[in-house]
Formats: sequence, C-alpha cells, structure tokens
Amino acid sequence: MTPPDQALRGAIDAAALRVAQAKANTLVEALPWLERFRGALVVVKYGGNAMTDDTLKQAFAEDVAFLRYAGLRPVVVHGGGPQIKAMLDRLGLETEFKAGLRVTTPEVMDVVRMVLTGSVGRELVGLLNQHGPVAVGLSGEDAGLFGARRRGVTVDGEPQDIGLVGDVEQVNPGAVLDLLDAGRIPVVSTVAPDLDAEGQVLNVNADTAAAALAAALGARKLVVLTDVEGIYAQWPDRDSLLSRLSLSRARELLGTVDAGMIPKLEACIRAVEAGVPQAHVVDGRQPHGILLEIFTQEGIGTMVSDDEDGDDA
Ligand SMILES: Nc1ncnc2c1ncn2[C@@H]1O[C@H](COP(=O)(O)OP(=O)(O)O)[C@@H](O)[C@H]1O
Ligand SMILES: CC(=O)N[C@@H](CCC(=O)OP(=O)(O)O)C(=O)O
Repeated sequence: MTPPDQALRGAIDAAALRVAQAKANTLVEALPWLERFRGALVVVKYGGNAMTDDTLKQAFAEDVAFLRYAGLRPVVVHGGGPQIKAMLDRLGLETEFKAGLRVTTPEVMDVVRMVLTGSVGRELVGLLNQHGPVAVGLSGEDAGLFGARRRGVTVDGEPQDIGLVGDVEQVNPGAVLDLLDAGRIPVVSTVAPDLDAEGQVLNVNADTAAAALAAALGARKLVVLTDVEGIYAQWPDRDSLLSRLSLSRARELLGTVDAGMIPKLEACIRAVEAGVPQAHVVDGRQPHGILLEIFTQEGIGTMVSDDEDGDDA
C-alpha cells in the first residue's frame, strides 16, 4: 500500500503538471503568431496616463522584452505629458493645450527636453534593461533621427501659434536600424531639431512622431497605448468601442474625436497611409495589452487598416 505522504506528493505532482501543461498550451497557442511575426519590426508608442503606474510600467517592460526575445524587433517611442506637467508645476510654470498640443515657450521647451530625454527615457531604458542589456535611449536629436518644422493649430477656424511645437518632416532612421541590427531595443524620445533654425529644438507630440518613425522604418505594426479601451465611435458612449476601422472611416471619425484622441487617430491614419499594414490603439491600463494584441486571434483595442471592408462601424 502507498504510504500517505507519498500519495499526497503524487496528488501535488499531478496538480503541478496540469498547471505546467496549461502554460505549455498557452505557449503553443502563440506559435502561429510567433511564426507570423518573426523578425517583424513593431513600433510601440508608450505614454501619457498609461505610464504613471509602477505595476503597469513593469508589465510594459516585460512585454517589450518578450517581443525582443520572441524574435520581433520592437522600437519604443515614448511620451511623458503627465511627467512634463509635474515638473512644470514644481517649477511654477503654467502651460495650456490647444487642439491637443502643448503651447511651448522657450522656457517650457527646456523642461520638455529635460523630462523626456533626461528622465522618462532613462527610466524606460532602466526598466527594459532589467531583462538584459538590450535597451538604448536616443532622442530625435541623435544622429539626425528627426527633422521637424514648426506648426500651428486651428481653433474654431482661427489659426493659432503654439510656439516651439513641430511636426516631423524628415526621418533618418539609420541610428535606429543600427541598434536593431545589433539586437537592441531603441527607446526614442520625441524632441526634434528645427529644420529652419540651427540649434533650435522643437516639442513634437509623441503619437505623431511614432507614426513618422513607423512609416520611415516600414514597420509591420504601430501600436499606440492609451488610457481607454480603444477608439469609440461616439465618445463617451462605452457601447460604441470600435474594433476595426478602415482608412476612410478613420478619416471621417477625425472630425468627431476630441483632444487627446486626435493625435492618436491622426498617427494611425498617417502610418497606414504610408504603408504600415496595421495601426492599433490599445488600452495601456490593461496589463500585457501589447501581448494580447500581437499574440491572440481576437487582439484588443481598435485596429486601423487600409482594408475598406474592415469596418465594424
Ligand atoms: N472617440 C474617442 N475614443 C476614445 N477616447 C477619446 C475619444 N475622443 C476623446 N477621447 C479621449 O482621449 C483620451 C486619450 O487621450 P490622452 O488622454 O491624450 O491619452 P494619453 O494620455 O494616453 O496620451 C481618452 O482618455 C478620452 O478621454
Ligand atoms: C506638442 C506636445 O504636446 N508635446 C507633448 C510631448 C509629450 C507627449 O506627447 O506625451 P504623451 O504621449 O504622454 O501625451 C507634450 O508636451 O506633452
């Protein structure tokens, strides 16, 4: 007869095996996606409010490291609006947003550069490098990565000056490609030299910079993380979440989305127009949202593609 302690060990071993088998099944379910995306270049835009929680930051770093070790080539472009605001508050400087973009004086520009490149980028590099010496930070100023031109906005039909804010007009992706070829994860902050004023740098919205970079790199996907489930047809009606959007429907929707979603939707449209097959707006509050998007049939969030039959709106 089996002694009681051995019978117990048998039961525990069987339970542990079942758990291990479930894990193996999960890994095997990801196999078709691993095959499909092996070597694929994916630009992930991380920022805003999805970047303020420590647990979510760790999960983000795990996801990006996972992509790298699974054989994809992730590139991170980060924002840092809340972190810039916190530093401006500490310094007693006020700023306002017009059409989703920060009005940027020379004083504010110094803070934006210091926070994005000197603090937020450094922190992300540190988190990623907990998984191996893979991440390298750079800004749009490094190796001529970005060239930008000043832009204004239109509010209620009136053109308005917003100071040292630019749009990326030139991308020289050599430095990013060198890092990818060396097996690194580039982490890009979106401060960019002004093409019209030597020595001047401009504040570039991170969503639009991510789109420009994804286009220049010929990325397979652009994934924009945010603080809602995706793009809603009738914001804030929570029943109107869109899972797929064609380019033409996305362009129509631009007229109806508000503030923060404008640069994200614009970014998806620009990337897809420039040949990126799929651009996604994904909930960054959902731990491991990037993996859910890339490695599951259902995906999450909203996908913009040039498939005109691909609407669910
Ligand atoms: N149609 C829409 N679908 C989803 N969100 C929308 C829409 N229109 C406006 N929004 C707003 O856009 C916000 C996301 O933009 P923002 O706060 O700038 O994001 P982040 O901080 O992630 O960069 C959402 O929290 C929501 O309040
Ligand atoms: C011109 C402009 O608005 N630039 C942004 C750059 C950072 C950013 O885009 O950060 P999020 O992705 O976190 O919003 C800013 O100053 O806040």
